[in-house]
Order: sequence, then C-alpha cells, then structure tokens
Amino acid sequence: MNERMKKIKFVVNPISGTQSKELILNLLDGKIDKARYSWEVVYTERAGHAVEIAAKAAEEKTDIVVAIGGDGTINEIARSLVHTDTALGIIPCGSGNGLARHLHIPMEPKRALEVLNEGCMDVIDYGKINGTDFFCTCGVGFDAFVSLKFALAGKRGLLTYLEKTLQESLKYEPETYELETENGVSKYKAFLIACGNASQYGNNAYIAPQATLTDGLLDVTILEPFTVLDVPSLAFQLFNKTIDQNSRIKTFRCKQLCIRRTTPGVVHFDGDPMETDANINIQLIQGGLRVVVPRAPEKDAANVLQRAQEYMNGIKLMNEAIVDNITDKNKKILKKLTKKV
Ligand SMILES: Nc1ncnc2c1ncn2[C@@H]1O[C@H](COP(=O)(O)OP(=O)(O)OP(=O)(O)O)[C@@H](O)[C@H]1O
Repeated sequence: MNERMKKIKFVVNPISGTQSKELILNLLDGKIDKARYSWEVVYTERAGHAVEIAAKAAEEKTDIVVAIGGDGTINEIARSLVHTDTALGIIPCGSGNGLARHLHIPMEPKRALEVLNEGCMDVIDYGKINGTDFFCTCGVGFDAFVSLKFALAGKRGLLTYLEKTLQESLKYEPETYELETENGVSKYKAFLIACGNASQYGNNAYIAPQATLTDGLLDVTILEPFTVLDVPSLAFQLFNKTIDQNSRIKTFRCKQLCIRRTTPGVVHFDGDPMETDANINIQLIQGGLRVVVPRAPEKDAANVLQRAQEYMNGIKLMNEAIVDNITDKNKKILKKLTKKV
C-alpha cells in the first residue's frame, strides 16, 4: 500500500484554443489526489518551448507531463516523451483536440482531471513525416494548405477553421501524387491525402474513421477531386464517421508511405504546417508513447447534438462561401462583358 508519490508537470500553452487556462489551474488544488500526486505548473513562452520542458521533465523522471493545450502542444510534449517512462496526460484546451477526442478524454477540465486521478495507462503508436513526429494525423494537399492559411491567419477556433476550409476549398486545385507503400506504387489526382494515426483531425471530423492508435498501421484517406454537389455528403460523412463510404474517397492501410509530388510544398503534421521537398516519407512506429487514458471510455450523448450543430454551421458557412464565390465570378463576367461593349 506504500505507493510512491508520483510527479506531474502541467504544461500550459497560453495561446491554445479559446478557453481560460486560469480557470483550469484553479481546479488543480481541489481536484488532484494529493495523497498520490505532487505537481508543478509551467507556462510555455514560445512555440517549441514545450519540447524542451517535456525533455527536461523526462530526464528528471517526472511520471506524467500533462498538456493543457491542443494537438500542437501535445505534439511538442509527446515528441520528447516517446520511448521514455514518462507518460503524456491531456487536459484538452485546443481548438480541435483530435488526440484527446480519439482517446475519449473528456473535454470538460474537471472530468479530464478525474482521468488523471484514475491513472490508467495505455501505450500508443506515433508516426513520422520526413523525420518529424506526429501523433494524430498528417497530410498533404488541401488540409495542409488550410493549416498553413490557418497558421498565418492567427485566429483560432472551430468557426474560423470551418470558414477558412470552406472558402478555400472552392479555389483549391487538386494535385497528382505518386504513392508507394510496402504493397506497391499507385498514382492519384487528389484534393488531399490524409494519414491517420488517430481517426480525426479534431472537432470530431473523422478523416480516417477506422484508425486505431495501437495497430501499428497508418490509415490513409485519399479524397479525389469532387464538385460542389458532393460537399454536403462529404461534410456529413466526415462528422458521421462514414467518409470512407463516399465514392470520392479511397482508403488503405500501410506501415510506410512515400508520397511523391511534382514540386516541393507544404504538408501538415497534427494541424501545423511544414515545408518539405517533393518526396515525403511517412512511417508508423508502434507503441512508442505512454498516455493516461480513461478507465472506461464513455460514449458522450452530447456528441450527436454537437456533431449536428457543427454540420449545420458548416453548411451555413459553405452557402455563404458559395454565394461569395458566385458573386465574385459574376463581377468578373460583368467586367469582361462591359469591357467588350
Ligand atoms: N507561449 C506561446 N506563444 C506562442 N505560441 C505558442 C506558445 N506556446 C505554444 N505555442 C504554439 O502554439 C501552437 C498552437 O497550439 P495548440 O495546437 O496546442 O492549440 P490549438 O491550435 O488551438 O489546438 P488544436 O491543435 O487542437 O487545434 C503550437 O503549435 C505551439 O507551437
């Protein structure tokens, strides 16, 4: 019964998501099991700082480093924790929270703290894209393009993301990619290629709905060129976990994937953009990261409502974007016509 007191380090990203981090920190004293855990809190001061904080924590044999942030913060922490005895904990506080949602970690901070108290551990896979670790998803094409725009826009939140996505999708030109896996070579013209370690981008947008974190495999989703008429079903199926059933989608699993494109460009890893050369090498590493997970993942009834709301928001923004696009095109046509007169 004489269990050693465990050390937790909470790493707070002050700019992630839109939630107040102070409200969460105020809960620690009342919620954390003081008989089992001692803890300290560190704020990140810049992008990349969490990598250093987590590396030091692992060296000091801290038991759990908890990300109070989103997938970007988790990525920075987790890449310093892979293949160590230090586990990752998550108090979801980002705009998307893809990994936390996949793991069924509650979005409500009080309940996420209870998961930490339960102290149940799992060991999950992670991936590498041109040597950079990812834990949730990575990809090329339109979603990488949007993550770049999103990073440049500097605003965070679901609505901003959806708005950006839908508006940009109307202008985006699909590229041709050559794909090589352990099973052979194929060529696709694609709007995007997403590689899932986890099943979703975040916000319950399931781009690789069959992905699991412990099978040692990448779930690859290819979205081929589509028209405006396909958007409602694609959007619905994305949130309904059935996008793999859409006729514009191809899926497969592999351990390693090489994506060759005609020119260098941008990729994303866990939603953050990165420039790479024309050849992109992606691999999956099985069982590298210890993570604190709920003992009994609950199915959240609110998810259905939330998904429906996200879908409705998406449709509304898409309609606005289409109207803007048509208005813009009409203006151009009018200009041409008036020039000819
Ligand atoms: N103190 C800081 N100042 C500026 N940027 C920071 C700081 N700390 C961390 N960052 C950067 O903030 C970025 C965004 O963080 P994070 O991904 O956690 O939030 P999010 O984008 O709102 O959530 P999600 O990825 O779940 O959508 C990270 O990529 C990280 O590098």
